[in-house]
Amino acid sequence: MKYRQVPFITLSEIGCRVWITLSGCNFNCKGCFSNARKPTGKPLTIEELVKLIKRSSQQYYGKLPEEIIITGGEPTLDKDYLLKLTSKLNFAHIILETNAHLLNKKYIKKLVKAGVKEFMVDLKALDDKKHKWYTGFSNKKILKNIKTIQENAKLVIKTLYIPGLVEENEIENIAKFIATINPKIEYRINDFKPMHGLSRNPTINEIEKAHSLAKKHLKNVIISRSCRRESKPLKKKTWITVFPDGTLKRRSTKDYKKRGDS
Ligand SMILES: C[S@@+](CC[C@H](N)C(=O)[O-])C[C@H]1O[C@@H](n2cnc3c(N)ncnc32)[C@H](O)[C@@H]1O
Ligand code: SF4
Repeated sequence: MKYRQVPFITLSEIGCRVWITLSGCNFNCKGCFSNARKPTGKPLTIEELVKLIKRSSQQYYGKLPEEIIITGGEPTLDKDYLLKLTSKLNFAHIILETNAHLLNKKYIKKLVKAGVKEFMVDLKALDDKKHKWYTGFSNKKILKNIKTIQENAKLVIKTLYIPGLVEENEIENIAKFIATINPKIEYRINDFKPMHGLSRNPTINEIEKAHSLAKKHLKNVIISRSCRRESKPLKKKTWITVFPDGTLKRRSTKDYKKRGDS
């Protein structure tokens, strides 16, 4: 495909980072907060998207981005587009945020060769029944891909604590699974923001319990907030959202809380 629909890119006030959101997704997660899971935004060629990223970054940081996070929706939906995009952006540390379902060994290796330095895989559940219920798909391919990624690049695994579905026992089981691959893999537990009438916010105690259980098996477990990479939560943070026509919107943590997503 020559184009992908891009609703916006985002720049953070901290660090020299750019998030690229590619819309459309192969999953239909019952609690997904992202509007980008459906095709939305302007169709952009790779050249147009790279130009937008370079121009916005020069404008706000005064230089090219140091870190680029490619997310969605699901960024791997068009393999060819993602591969070419990566090869044009490999002046930065490229991170791929993915559900890892559409990957395979050959393609993972190609992505690494093209410049992806880090994969952030969102493992929704280890129990395949839960996984199928939440996403509509089995996790078998994802578990296999996680092993391949670990052999080829930096890997971070994330899970949402979803009260009533993915709780402390499930998170401990995921940690045990990760430990069979490598107990040093970074594992992030994120809090679910209730969406589409599903579940509620987990309490701090629930998340901390899950954290301490996961810590029994892994060396590097972090309680974090999805979409944020800081190890300590920040009181206030501003993002600049740049739309494909060049217009922008400043958003702070407060606005995000109001919308219900992070
Ligand atoms: C929107 S997804 C896009 C990338 C990719 N499709 C994935 O699932 O990782 C980015 C992150 O948003 C998180 N997310 C989605 N819905 C959420 C919700 N209701 N509360 C908190 N995080 C959520 C996902 O768990 C994932 O880590
Ligand atoms: S895979 Fe990611 S973007 Fe797609 S529906 Fe699930 S959380 Fe949303």
